[in-house]
Amino acid sequence: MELFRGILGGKVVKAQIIYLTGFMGSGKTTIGEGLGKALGVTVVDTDKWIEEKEGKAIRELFSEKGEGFFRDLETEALQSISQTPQIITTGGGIILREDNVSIMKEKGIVINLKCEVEEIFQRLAGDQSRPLLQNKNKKEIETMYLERKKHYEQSADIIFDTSGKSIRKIIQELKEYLLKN
Ligand SMILES: Nc1ncnc2c1ncn2[C@@H]1O[C@H](COP(=O)(O)OP(=O)(O)O)[C@@H](O)[C@H]1O
Ligand SMILES: O=C(O)C1=C[C@@H](OP(=O)(O)O)[C@@H](O)[C@H](O)C1
Ligand SMILES: [Mg+2]
Repeated sequence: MELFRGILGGKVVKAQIIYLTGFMGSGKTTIGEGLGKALGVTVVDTDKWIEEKEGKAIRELFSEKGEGFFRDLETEALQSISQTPQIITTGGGIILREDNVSIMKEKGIVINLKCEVEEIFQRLAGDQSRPLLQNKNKKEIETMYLERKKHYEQSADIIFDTSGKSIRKIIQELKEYLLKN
């Protein structure tokens, strides 16, 4: 069963894997889970895959082993997760490595969940699970957001704006989009 069959960049594309990308707080994990239920397909979150493999929380992995160690595991996750059809929800930094983008493009299609930075701040207020947001002020987070923006845009097959939309509405719209494609 294909999760997507449509025309992208002038070409007919069929895909059994959908990758959700986007900045921290864009809703990848939440939307992916709901969309998987709505479509009846498996969902794998690369962060959860890594946490299970290592038996540690992302926060601990960053502080004990460093970001590079975590990034290597992200690539390993993308290479290893093979069940289809499925939705793979990624960590916000997955697009930082070109190799990761190549794997995603080769194996499936990439949907970027976009969200205005002000809304990200609201969604993640008080969050302590994301090491890269700790000890950073709004300005610094916004700088990271702007630096990454082009990576999300360049690596995406489809950009879906979630700003101002409820979780339910986003899942519904994505489901309808995928069913008609
Ligand atoms: N459309 C939305 N509206 C309001 N809150 C949202 C929305 N999408 C996600 N959230 C909330 O934002 C937080 C981060 O969502 P999450 O799925 O973990 O994002 P990501 O995996 O992209 O970092 C969660 O508390 C989630 O419930
Ligand atoms: O953007 C990033 O570099 C990260 C995003 C996180 O996932 P979410 O995007 O699901 O928060 C997690 O992978 C880690 O904390 C690093
Ligand atoms: Mg997530």
